[in-house]
Amino acid sequence: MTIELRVLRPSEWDDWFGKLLLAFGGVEEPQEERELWGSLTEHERSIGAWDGDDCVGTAGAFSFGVSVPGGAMVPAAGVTMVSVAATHRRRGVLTSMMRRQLDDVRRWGEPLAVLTASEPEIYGRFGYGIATQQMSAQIDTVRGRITAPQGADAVRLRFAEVADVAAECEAVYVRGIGSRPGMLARKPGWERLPLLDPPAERDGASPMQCVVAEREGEIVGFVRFHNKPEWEAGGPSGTIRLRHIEALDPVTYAVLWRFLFDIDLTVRVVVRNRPVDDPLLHLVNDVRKLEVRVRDGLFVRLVDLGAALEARTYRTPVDVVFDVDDAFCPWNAGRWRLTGDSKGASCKRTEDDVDLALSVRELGAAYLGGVSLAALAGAGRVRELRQGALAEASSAFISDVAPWLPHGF
Ligand SMILES: CC(=O)SCCNC(=O)CCNC(=O)[C@H](O)C(C)(C)COP(=O)(O)OP(=O)(O)OC[C@H]1O[C@@H](n2cnc3c(N)ncnc32)[C@H](O)[C@@H]1OP(=O)(O)O
Repeated sequence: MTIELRVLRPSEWDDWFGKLLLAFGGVEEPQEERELWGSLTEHERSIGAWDGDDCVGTAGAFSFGVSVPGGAMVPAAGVTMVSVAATHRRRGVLTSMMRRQLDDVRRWGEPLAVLTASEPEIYGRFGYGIATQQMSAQIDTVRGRITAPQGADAVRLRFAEVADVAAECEAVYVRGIGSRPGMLARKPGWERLPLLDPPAERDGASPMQCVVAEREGEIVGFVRFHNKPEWEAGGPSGTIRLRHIEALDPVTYAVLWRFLFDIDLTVRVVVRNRPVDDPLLHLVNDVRKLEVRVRDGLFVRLVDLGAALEARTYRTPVDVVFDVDDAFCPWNAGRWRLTGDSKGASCKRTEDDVDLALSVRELGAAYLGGVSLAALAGAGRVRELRQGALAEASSAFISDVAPWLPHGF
């Protein structure tokens, strides 16, 4: 079997995307969604694997900037739409696409590649580490309560048409990007993603509703949600499915959550993706009523290790020599001296004695400040060769704000 890898031609997109859907089970996407992905696909950064005339593999890469500790936006390839036909699996097609793609990303000069995984086990072998987590919750809003915060009277809530306030809501969202590692700067067009609301995916719930929070007539926060009314013998038991909540200040945030808790005829709020340090955890009267679960979010792969580690800042001063194992991208392998603090950093090749030994996967996991090197050492994935180096590096890498990816791609 000879499989040819080549850059996607725009005329091949329909077939290519169809094969991707087939690999995910063959369910057609709603037209609105398909069109959006079609317009967002960067053909020149996407590859197809071909067995003769048959497309048997797909892999794309969006152009993103990733927010990192210190607030910089680091250019990154957003790896996406990865699939191999069921007829061609476990013969190395994915491996060959990952090889080609990481070489491309290096050539494009992007220090990072990032992705979200269909299954977390797939990408570690290619040097990706789990760098962010996301929290889901199924909140009992009958027994759970939020008290009105001081200053709540200055915030006015009103229903608005989703489309009418889309630009103002996007502006509120964008203002938060630099302050939380893991969030993405994206090209124009992506603002349409959170507005997708295909009827086929509502499962008996309402079309997306939007409530905006205003201070002196200006939008400072919003929620978008679906309401799914249900009735049981004992009375109403509706569900609010929260899609988005954003606010520019803590009082507005609390007011919006309080609104969600208080919607008549509903007994729960379900939310799929919030940061693990969401203030909600501290706003409720009883944290157990949130029924929280945590799972993997954004995977990070350092493609240009030196440039990536220099692009972020460090919470406390650090001066350590890493010995890095990177079999898949050998240009990163070997010894690097990282020196840095909250103002900047340098990461250069060195022959000095090693302080910490680890693979590029651990550095990817720790990169956004959400996973501690000490915790990875606890799992045997980082080895300390100079006493004190682990504590020094671990506290330097950690971020005060948990890194988070608010949406898929
Ligand atoms: C960023 C994203 O787009 S995530 C979406 C990923 N796509 C999907 O989940 C769609 C359904 N699945 C598929 O299309 C395919 O099974 C893929 C893409 C996951 C794997 O493609 P393949 O061509 O079979 O992978 P390949 O043969 O290169 O396997 C490489 C290695 O990964 C392992 N591997 C592959 N898939 C998986 C998996 N789902 N879970 C665990 N290990 C896996 C293989 O066993 C192999 O291991 P080895 O190197 O120790 O032998």
